[in-house]
Amino acid sequence: NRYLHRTSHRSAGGLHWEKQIRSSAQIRRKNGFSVLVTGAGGFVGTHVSLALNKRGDGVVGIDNFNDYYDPSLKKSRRNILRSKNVFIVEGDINDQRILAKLFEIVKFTHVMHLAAQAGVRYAMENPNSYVHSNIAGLVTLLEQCKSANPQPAIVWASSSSVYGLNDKVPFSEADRTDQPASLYAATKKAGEEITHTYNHIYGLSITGLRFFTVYGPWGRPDMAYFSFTRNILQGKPITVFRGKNGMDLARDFTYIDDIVKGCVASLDTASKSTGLGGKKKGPAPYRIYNLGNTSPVTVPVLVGILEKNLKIKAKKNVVDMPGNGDVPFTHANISLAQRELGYKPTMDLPTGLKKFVKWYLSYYGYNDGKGNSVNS
Ligand SMILES: NC(=O)c1ccc[n+]([C@@H]2O[C@H](COP(=O)([O-])OP(=O)(O)OC[C@H]3O[C@@H](n4cnc5c(N)ncnc54)[C@H](O)[C@@H]3O)[C@@H](O)[C@H]2O)c1
Ligand SMILES: O=C(O)[C@H]1O[C@H](OP(=O)(O)OP(=O)(O)OC[C@H]2O[C@@H](n3ccc(=O)[nH]c3=O)[C@H](O)[C@@H]2O)[C@H](O)[C@@H](O)[C@H]1O
Repeated sequence: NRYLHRTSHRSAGGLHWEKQIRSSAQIRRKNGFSVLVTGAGGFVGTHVSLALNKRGDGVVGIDNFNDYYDPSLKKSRRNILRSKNVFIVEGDINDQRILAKLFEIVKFTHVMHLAAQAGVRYAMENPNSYVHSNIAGLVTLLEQCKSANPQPAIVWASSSSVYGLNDKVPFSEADRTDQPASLYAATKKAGEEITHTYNHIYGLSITGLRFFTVYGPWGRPDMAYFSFTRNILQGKPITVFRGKNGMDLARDFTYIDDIVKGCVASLDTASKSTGLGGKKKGPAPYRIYNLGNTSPVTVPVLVGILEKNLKIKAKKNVVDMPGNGDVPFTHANISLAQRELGYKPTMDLPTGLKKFVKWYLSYYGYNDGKGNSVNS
Protein backbone atom coordinates (compact mmCIF):
# COMPACT_ATOMS: atom_id res chain seq x y z
CA ASN A 1 0.00 0.00 0.00
CA ARG A 2 1.89 3.02 -1.24
CA TYR A 3 -0.01 5.51 0.85
CA LEU A 4 1.01 3.85 4.06
CA HIS A 5 4.67 4.84 3.44
CA ARG A 6 7.47 2.55 4.36
CA THR A 7 7.50 2.18 8.11
CA SER A 8 10.08 0.44 10.21
CA HIS A 9 7.82 -0.64 13.00
CA ARG A 10 7.81 -4.24 13.97
CA SER A 11 4.52 -6.03 14.38
CA ALA A 12 2.71 -5.57 17.63
CA GLY A 13 2.87 -9.37 17.89
CA GLY A 14 5.14 -9.67 20.89
CA LEU A 15 4.50 -6.14 22.12
CA HIS A 16 8.19 -6.28 22.94
CA TRP A 17 8.15 -2.84 24.52
CA GLU A 18 5.78 -3.59 27.37
CA LYS A 19 8.53 -4.36 29.87
CA GLN A 20 10.49 -1.31 28.82
CA ILE A 21 7.57 0.98 29.50
CA ARG A 22 6.68 -0.63 32.79
CA SER A 23 10.23 -0.47 34.09
CA SER A 24 11.14 2.92 32.68
CA ALA A 25 10.85 6.30 34.31
CA GLN A 26 8.03 7.37 32.02
CA ILE A 27 5.22 6.29 34.20
CA ARG A 28 6.79 7.50 37.41
CA ARG A 29 5.06 10.85 37.14
CA LYS A 30 6.12 13.43 39.65
CA ASN A 31 3.23 15.85 39.26
CA GLY A 32 0.42 13.53 38.39
CA PHE A 33 0.65 13.86 34.59
CA SER A 34 1.13 10.85 32.33
CA VAL A 35 1.15 11.96 28.73
CA LEU A 36 0.97 9.85 25.58
CA VAL A 37 2.67 11.84 22.82
CA THR A 38 1.77 10.63 19.33
CA GLY A 39 4.25 11.58 16.61
CA ALA A 40 6.96 11.78 19.29
CA GLY A 41 9.68 11.08 16.70
CA GLY A 42 8.53 14.13 14.75
CA PHE A 43 9.71 17.72 14.96
CA VAL A 44 7.12 19.15 17.34
CA GLY A 45 6.60 15.83 19.16
CA THR A 46 10.24 15.55 20.16
CA HIS A 47 10.39 19.10 21.52
CA VAL A 48 7.14 18.74 23.46
CA SER A 49 8.21 15.36 24.88
CA LEU A 50 11.51 16.84 26.07
CA ALA A 51 9.75 19.78 27.73
CA LEU A 52 7.23 17.55 29.51
CA ASN A 53 9.91 15.13 30.64
CA LYS A 54 12.05 17.99 31.93
CA ARG A 55 9.36 19.21 34.27
CA GLY A 56 8.69 15.73 35.59
CA ASP A 57 5.68 14.53 33.62
CA GLY A 58 5.50 10.89 32.64
CA VAL A 59 5.91 10.68 28.86
CA VAL A 60 5.45 7.76 26.48
CA GLY A 61 5.67 8.25 22.72
CA ILE A 62 4.30 6.45 19.69
CA ASP A 63 5.52 6.98 16.13
CA ASN A 64 5.58 4.83 13.00
CA PHE A 65 8.85 6.39 11.78
CA ASN A 66 7.56 6.49 8.22
CA ASP A 67 9.73 7.67 5.36
CA TYR A 68 7.81 10.80 4.31
CA TYR A 69 11.12 12.43 5.13
CA ASP A 70 14.45 10.91 6.13
CA PRO A 71 13.64 8.48 8.98
CA SER A 72 17.22 8.73 10.24
CA LEU A 73 16.43 12.24 11.47
CA LYS A 74 13.44 10.82 13.37
CA LYS A 75 15.70 8.13 14.82
CA SER A 76 18.24 10.74 15.93
CA ARG A 77 15.47 12.61 17.70
CA ARG A 78 14.43 9.32 19.28
CA ASN A 79 17.97 8.81 20.56
CA ILE A 80 17.85 12.15 22.32
CA LEU A 81 14.59 11.19 23.99
CA ARG A 82 15.97 7.79 24.87
CA SER A 83 18.92 9.42 26.61
CA LYS A 84 16.35 11.13 28.85
CA ASN A 85 14.58 7.84 29.46
CA VAL A 86 11.60 8.69 27.25
CA PHE A 87 10.55 5.65 25.25
CA ILE A 88 8.82 5.75 21.85
CA VAL A 89 6.82 2.73 20.81
CA GLU A 90 7.21 2.01 17.09
CA GLY A 91 3.71 1.68 15.79
CA ASP A 92 0.87 3.21 13.85
CA ILE A 93 -1.95 5.12 15.55
CA ASN A 94 -4.31 3.05 13.39
CA ASP A 95 -3.18 -0.06 15.27
CA GLN A 96 -5.93 -0.44 17.84
CA ARG A 97 -4.13 -3.31 19.53
CA ILE A 98 -1.06 -1.25 20.29
CA LEU A 99 -3.14 1.63 21.62
CA ALA A 100 -5.18 -0.67 23.85
CA LYS A 101 -2.01 -2.22 25.23
CA LEU A 102 -0.48 1.19 25.92
CA PHE A 103 -3.56 2.34 27.81
CA GLU A 104 -3.61 -0.94 29.72
CA ILE A 105 -0.04 -0.37 30.89
CA VAL A 106 -0.31 3.36 31.64
CA LYS A 107 -3.29 5.31 32.97
CA PHE A 108 -2.71 8.29 30.71
CA THR A 109 -4.08 11.56 32.05
CA HIS A 110 -3.41 13.38 28.76
CA VAL A 111 -2.82 12.68 25.08
CA MET A 112 -0.74 15.12 23.06
CA HIS A 113 -1.68 14.09 19.55
CA LEU A 114 0.88 15.26 17.00
CA ALA A 115 1.12 12.26 14.66
CA ALA A 116 -0.09 13.25 11.22
CA GLN A 117 0.72 13.38 7.56
CA ALA A 118 2.02 16.94 7.40
CA GLY A 119 2.91 19.08 4.38
CA VAL A 120 0.54 21.06 2.21
CA ARG A 121 1.78 20.38 -1.31
CA TYR A 122 2.50 16.64 -0.86
CA ALA A 123 -1.26 16.06 -0.57
CA MET A 124 -1.51 16.21 -4.36
CA GLU A 125 1.04 13.42 -4.67
CA ASN A 126 -0.19 11.07 -1.96
CA PRO A 127 -3.71 12.00 -0.85
CA ASN A 128 -4.48 8.73 0.90
CA SER A 129 -1.64 9.13 3.38
CA TYR A 130 -3.59 12.13 4.75
CA VAL A 131 -6.77 10.11 5.08
CA HIS A 132 -4.87 7.28 6.73
CA SER A 133 -3.10 9.30 9.43
CA ASN A 134 -5.17 12.47 9.85
CA ILE A 135 -8.64 10.95 9.67
CA ALA A 136 -8.61 7.17 10.18
CA GLY A 137 -5.75 7.38 12.70
CA LEU A 138 -7.44 10.19 14.59
CA VAL A 139 -10.68 8.21 14.91
CA THR A 140 -8.83 5.09 16.11
CA LEU A 141 -7.08 7.18 18.76
CA LEU A 142 -10.31 8.89 19.86
CA GLU A 143 -12.09 5.54 20.11
CA GLN A 144 -9.35 4.37 22.45
CA CYS A 145 -9.51 7.56 24.55
CA LYS A 146 -13.28 7.43 24.74
CA SER A 147 -13.27 3.99 26.33
CA ALA A 148 -10.22 4.53 28.53
CA ASN A 149 -10.70 4.73 32.26
CA PRO A 150 -9.86 7.42 33.21
CA GLN A 151 -10.55 9.34 30.01
CA PRO A 152 -7.49 11.42 29.09
CA ALA A 153 -7.72 15.07 28.08
CA ILE A 154 -6.68 15.44 24.44
CA VAL A 155 -4.63 18.26 22.95
CA TRP A 156 -3.97 17.89 19.23
CA ALA A 157 -2.42 19.74 16.31
CA SER A 158 -4.77 21.29 13.82
CA SER A 159 -3.25 23.81 11.41
CA SER A 160 -3.35 27.41 10.23
CA SER A 161 -4.15 25.94 6.83
CA VAL A 162 -7.81 25.49 7.90
CA TYR A 163 -8.26 29.22 7.19
CA GLY A 164 -7.79 28.35 3.51
CA LEU A 165 -9.14 31.08 1.29
CA ASN A 166 -10.16 33.27 4.24
CA ASP A 167 -8.77 36.73 3.50
CA LYS A 168 -9.82 38.52 6.66
CA VAL A 169 -6.60 39.31 8.51
CA PRO A 170 -5.37 38.55 11.07
CA PHE A 171 -6.96 35.09 11.23
CA SER A 172 -9.21 34.65 14.29
CA GLU A 173 -10.67 31.45 15.60
CA ALA A 174 -14.15 32.76 14.81
CA ASP A 175 -13.33 33.27 11.10
CA ARG A 176 -14.70 30.89 8.50
CA THR A 177 -12.77 27.69 7.90
CA ASP A 178 -15.00 26.06 5.32
CA GLN A 179 -12.89 26.87 2.26
CA PRO A 180 -9.79 24.69 2.53
CA ALA A 181 -7.24 25.12 -0.27
CA SER A 182 -5.59 21.71 0.12
CA LEU A 183 -6.52 18.17 1.09
CA TYR A 184 -4.15 18.55 4.05
CA ALA A 185 -6.21 21.50 5.27
CA ALA A 186 -9.42 19.59 4.63
CA THR A 187 -8.24 16.68 6.80
CA LYS A 188 -7.30 19.08 9.61
CA LYS A 189 -10.69 20.77 9.35
CA ALA A 190 -12.31 17.33 9.39
CA GLY A 191 -10.27 16.61 12.53
CA GLU A 192 -11.77 19.66 14.21
CA GLU A 193 -15.26 18.42 13.47
CA ILE A 194 -14.53 14.80 14.37
CA THR A 195 -13.06 15.83 17.73
CA HIS A 196 -16.13 17.97 18.33
CA THR A 197 -18.38 14.94 18.08
CA TYR A 198 -16.23 13.03 20.60
CA ASN A 199 -16.47 15.97 22.95
CA HIS A 200 -20.22 16.22 22.42
CA ILE A 201 -21.12 12.55 22.70
CA TYR A 202 -18.50 11.13 25.04
CA GLY A 203 -17.44 14.20 27.02
CA LEU A 204 -13.79 14.02 25.99
CA SER A 205 -11.80 17.15 26.84
CA ILE A 206 -10.51 18.42 23.49
CA THR A 207 -8.13 21.23 22.61
CA GLY A 208 -7.21 21.83 18.95
CA LEU A 209 -4.17 24.00 18.26
CA ARG A 210 -3.82 25.77 14.92
CA PHE A 211 -0.04 25.98 14.55
CA PHE A 212 1.31 28.58 12.12
CA THR A 213 4.34 27.40 10.05
CA VAL A 214 6.61 26.14 12.83
CA TYR A 215 10.40 26.26 12.44
CA GLY A 216 13.53 25.61 14.49
CA PRO A 217 16.29 23.12 15.35
CA TRP A 218 15.47 19.46 14.60
CA GLY A 219 12.88 20.75 12.12
CA ARG A 220 11.22 19.15 9.11
CA PRO A 221 13.34 18.72 5.95
CA ASP A 222 10.29 19.14 3.68
CA MET A 223 9.65 22.69 4.89
CA ALA A 224 10.93 25.73 2.99
CA TYR A 225 13.35 27.16 5.59
CA PHE A 226 14.99 23.70 5.90
CA SER A 227 15.16 22.71 2.23
CA PHE A 228 16.32 26.22 1.27
CA THR A 229 19.19 25.93 3.77
CA ARG A 230 20.18 22.54 2.37
CA ASN A 231 20.10 23.74 -1.23
CA ILE A 232 21.92 26.99 -0.56
CA LEU A 233 24.73 25.11 1.20
CA GLN A 234 24.93 22.60 -1.65
CA GLY A 235 25.01 25.34 -4.28
CA LYS A 236 21.68 24.13 -5.70
CA PRO A 237 18.91 26.47 -6.83
CA ILE A 238 15.82 27.10 -4.72
CA THR A 239 12.33 27.74 -6.06
CA VAL A 240 10.55 30.73 -4.61
CA PHE A 241 6.82 30.84 -5.27
CA ARG A 242 5.20 34.17 -6.06
CA GLY A 243 1.54 34.97 -5.60
CA LYS A 244 -1.02 36.65 -7.86
CA ASN A 245 0.03 39.97 -9.43
CA GLY A 246 3.64 39.31 -8.45
CA MET A 247 2.83 39.52 -4.72
CA ASP A 248 5.27 37.82 -2.39
CA LEU A 249 3.91 34.97 -0.30
CA ALA A 250 4.08 35.48 3.46
CA ARG A 251 3.90 33.23 6.52
CA ASP A 252 3.48 33.88 10.22
CA PHE A 253 6.59 31.77 11.00
CA THR A 254 6.49 30.61 14.63
CA TYR A 255 9.48 29.34 16.61
CA ILE A 256 9.32 25.85 18.07
CA ASP A 257 9.93 26.92 21.69
CA ASP A 258 6.92 29.24 21.54
CA ILE A 259 4.77 26.44 20.12
CA VAL A 260 5.95 24.08 22.88
CA LYS A 261 4.91 26.61 25.53
CA GLY A 262 1.46 26.80 23.94
CA CYS A 263 1.17 23.00 23.91
CA VAL A 264 2.19 22.66 27.56
CA ALA A 265 -0.17 25.45 28.64
CA SER A 266 -2.99 23.69 26.78
CA LEU A 267 -2.29 20.42 28.59
CA ASP A 268 -2.20 22.22 31.93
CA THR A 269 -5.46 24.08 31.41
CA ALA A 270 -7.23 21.04 29.92
CA SER A 271 -6.54 19.12 33.07
CA LYS A 272 -7.81 21.98 35.19
CA SER A 273 -11.12 21.68 33.44
CA THR A 274 -11.31 17.94 33.73
CA GLY A 275 -9.43 17.40 36.95
CA LEU A 276 -6.43 15.14 37.29
CA GLY A 277 -6.92 11.65 36.03
CA GLY A 278 -9.73 12.86 33.85
CA LYS A 279 -12.18 13.38 36.74
CA LYS A 280 -14.63 15.88 35.36
CA LYS A 281 -15.34 19.03 37.30
CA GLY A 282 -17.81 20.37 34.77
CA PRO A 283 -18.66 19.82 31.14
CA ALA A 284 -15.55 18.76 29.23
CA PRO A 285 -14.15 21.70 27.27
CA TYR A 286 -13.92 21.88 23.49
CA ARG A 287 -11.35 24.53 22.66
CA ILE A 288 -9.53 25.78 19.57
CA TYR A 289 -6.60 28.19 19.65
CA ASN A 290 -4.33 29.86 17.12
CA LEU A 291 -0.66 29.45 18.00
CA GLY A 292 1.17 31.89 15.74
CA ASN A 293 3.69 34.69 15.97
CA THR A 294 1.55 37.62 14.78
CA SER A 295 4.23 38.99 12.45
CA PRO A 296 4.14 37.55 8.94
CA VAL A 297 7.37 37.59 6.90
CA THR A 298 7.59 37.16 3.14
CA VAL A 299 9.39 34.20 1.61
CA PRO A 300 12.05 36.41 -0.09
CA VAL A 301 12.81 38.00 3.30
CA LEU A 302 13.13 34.51 4.79
CA VAL A 303 15.63 33.67 2.03
CA GLY A 304 17.58 36.88 2.74
CA ILE A 305 17.93 35.98 6.44
CA LEU A 306 19.20 32.51 5.52
CA GLU A 307 21.69 33.98 3.02
CA LYS A 308 23.04 36.28 5.72
CA ASN A 309 23.42 33.45 8.23
CA LEU A 310 25.01 31.09 5.72
CA LYS A 311 27.08 33.82 4.08
CA ILE A 312 26.11 32.42 0.67
CA LYS A 313 23.92 33.98 -2.03
CA ALA A 314 21.01 31.72 -3.00
CA LYS A 315 20.40 30.77 -6.62
CA LYS A 316 16.73 31.69 -6.85
CA ASN A 317 14.16 30.58 -9.39
CA VAL A 318 11.10 32.74 -8.84
CA VAL A 319 7.97 31.11 -10.27
CA ASP A 320 4.26 31.85 -10.13
CA MET A 321 2.61 29.87 -7.34
CA PRO A 322 1.38 26.65 -8.89
CA GLY A 323 -2.13 25.57 -7.94
CA ASN A 324 -0.76 23.22 -5.30
CA GLY A 325 -2.72 24.01 -2.17
CA ASP A 326 -0.62 26.93 -0.95
CA VAL A 327 -2.37 30.01 0.40
CA PRO A 328 -0.90 33.49 -0.23
CA PHE A 329 -0.38 34.48 3.40
CA THR A 330 -1.06 33.53 7.00
CA HIS A 331 -1.33 35.85 9.98
CA ALA A 332 -2.51 34.80 13.42
CA ASN A 333 -4.62 36.70 15.87
CA ILE A 334 -3.51 35.12 19.15
CA SER A 335 -5.55 37.11 21.67
CA LEU A 336 -7.64 34.08 22.67
CA ALA A 337 -4.55 31.95 23.41
CA GLN A 338 -2.98 34.92 25.15
CA ARG A 339 -6.00 35.34 27.39
CA GLU A 340 -6.74 31.71 28.17
CA LEU A 341 -3.33 30.02 27.94
CA GLY A 342 -0.98 32.89 28.77
CA TYR A 343 0.56 32.25 25.33
CA LYS A 344 3.05 34.94 24.36
CA PRO A 345 5.52 34.19 21.55
CA THR A 346 8.90 35.81 22.06
CA MET A 347 11.12 34.71 19.16
CA ASP A 348 11.68 36.89 16.09
CA LEU A 349 12.47 35.19 12.79
CA PRO A 350 16.11 36.36 12.39
CA THR A 351 17.08 35.12 15.87
CA GLY A 352 15.13 31.88 15.47
CA LEU A 353 16.66 31.15 12.06
CA LYS A 354 20.12 31.81 13.46
CA LYS A 355 19.45 29.09 16.02
CA PHE A 356 18.17 26.77 13.28
CA VAL A 357 21.23 27.32 11.07
CA LYS A 358 23.55 26.73 14.01
CA TRP A 359 21.81 23.43 14.71
CA TYR A 360 21.79 22.50 11.00
CA LEU A 361 25.53 23.01 10.64
CA SER A 362 26.29 21.09 13.79
CA TYR A 363 23.97 18.21 12.83
CA TYR A 364 24.93 17.82 9.18
CA GLY A 365 28.45 19.27 9.41
CA TYR A 366 27.92 20.80 6.00
CA ASN A 367 30.34 22.70 3.83
CA ASP A 368 29.47 25.08 1.04
CA GLY A 369 29.77 22.50 -1.71
CA LYS A 370 33.15 23.84 -2.75
CA GLY A 371 35.03 22.24 0.08
CA ASN A 372 34.93 25.26 2.38
CA SER A 373 33.39 24.82 5.77
CA VAL A 374 30.73 27.32 6.65
CA ASN A 375 30.38 28.96 10.04
CA SER A 376 27.22 30.69 11.12
N1 LIG B 1 5.46 22.05 11.55
C1 LIG B 1 4.50 22.88 11.19
O1 LIG B 1 4.76 23.96 10.63
C2 LIG B 1 3.06 22.55 11.46
C3 LIG B 1 2.10 23.55 11.24
C4 LIG B 1 0.76 23.27 11.50
C5 LIG B 1 0.40 22.02 11.98
N2 LIG B 1 1.34 21.07 12.18
C6 LIG B 1 0.91 19.77 12.71
O2 LIG B 1 1.67 19.52 13.89
C7 LIG B 1 1.89 18.11 14.03
C8 LIG B 1 3.37 17.84 14.15
O3 LIG B 1 4.01 18.29 12.96
P1 LIG B 1 5.57 18.15 12.73
O4 LIG B 1 6.01 19.35 12.00
O5 LIG B 1 6.24 17.73 13.98
O6 LIG B 1 5.58 16.93 11.69
P2 LIG B 1 6.47 15.60 11.66
O7 LIG B 1 6.17 14.94 10.36
O8 LIG B 1 7.88 15.92 11.98
O9 LIG B 1 5.86 14.75 12.85
C9 LIG B 1 4.77 13.87 12.72
C10 LIG B 1 5.21 12.49 13.19
O10 LIG B 1 4.09 11.63 13.15
C11 LIG B 1 4.49 10.37 12.68
N3 LIG B 1 3.32 9.73 12.06
C12 LIG B 1 2.67 10.10 10.92
N4 LIG B 1 1.63 9.29 10.69
C13 LIG B 1 1.61 8.39 11.72
C14 LIG B 1 0.78 7.30 12.04
N5 LIG B 1 -0.25 6.94 11.25
N6 LIG B 1 1.04 6.59 13.16
C15 LIG B 1 2.09 6.92 13.96
N7 LIG B 1 2.93 7.94 13.70
C16 LIG B 1 2.68 8.66 12.59
C17 LIG B 1 5.60 10.65 11.69
O11 LIG B 1 6.49 9.55 11.54
C18 LIG B 1 6.29 11.87 12.31
O12 LIG B 1 7.42 11.50 13.08
C19 LIG B 1 1.21 17.48 12.82
O13 LIG B 1 -0.10 17.12 13.19
C20 LIG B 1 1.16 18.59 11.81
O14 LIG B 1 0.13 18.41 10.88
C21 LIG B 1 2.66 21.31 11.93
O1 LIG C 1 0.94 26.47 9.22
C1 LIG C 1 0.49 25.43 8.73
O2 LIG C 1 -0.61 25.03 8.98
C2 LIG C 1 1.32 24.71 7.71
O3 LIG C 1 2.67 25.11 7.95
C3 LIG C 1 3.58 24.53 7.06
O4 LIG C 1 3.17 24.77 5.71
P1 LIG C 1 3.73 26.00 4.87
O5 LIG C 1 3.37 27.30 5.46
O6 LIG C 1 3.34 25.72 3.46
O7 LIG C 1 5.31 25.83 5.10
P2 LIG C 1 6.49 25.62 4.06
O8 LIG C 1 6.29 24.37 3.31
O9 LIG C 1 7.73 25.76 4.84
O10 LIG C 1 6.32 26.87 3.07
C4 LIG C 1 6.52 28.19 3.55
C5 LIG C 1 6.37 29.16 2.40
O11 LIG C 1 7.42 28.92 1.43
C6 LIG C 1 6.85 28.75 0.15
N1 LIG C 1 7.69 27.78 -0.58
C7 LIG C 1 7.74 26.50 -0.18
C8 LIG C 1 8.55 25.60 -0.84
C9 LIG C 1 9.28 26.03 -1.95
O12 LIG C 1 10.03 25.27 -2.59
N2 LIG C 1 9.19 27.33 -2.32
C10 LIG C 1 8.41 28.22 -1.67
O13 LIG C 1 8.36 29.40 -2.05
C11 LIG C 1 5.45 28.26 0.37
O14 LIG C 1 4.64 28.62 -0.74
C12 LIG C 1 5.06 29.03 1.63
O15 LIG C 1 4.62 30.29 1.27
C13 LIG C 1 3.65 23.04 7.34
O16 LIG C 1 4.54 22.43 6.41
C14 LIG C 1 2.32 22.39 7.16
O17 LIG C 1 2.42 21.09 7.74
C15 LIG C 1 1.16 23.18 7.70
O18 LIG C 1 0.73 22.66 8.87
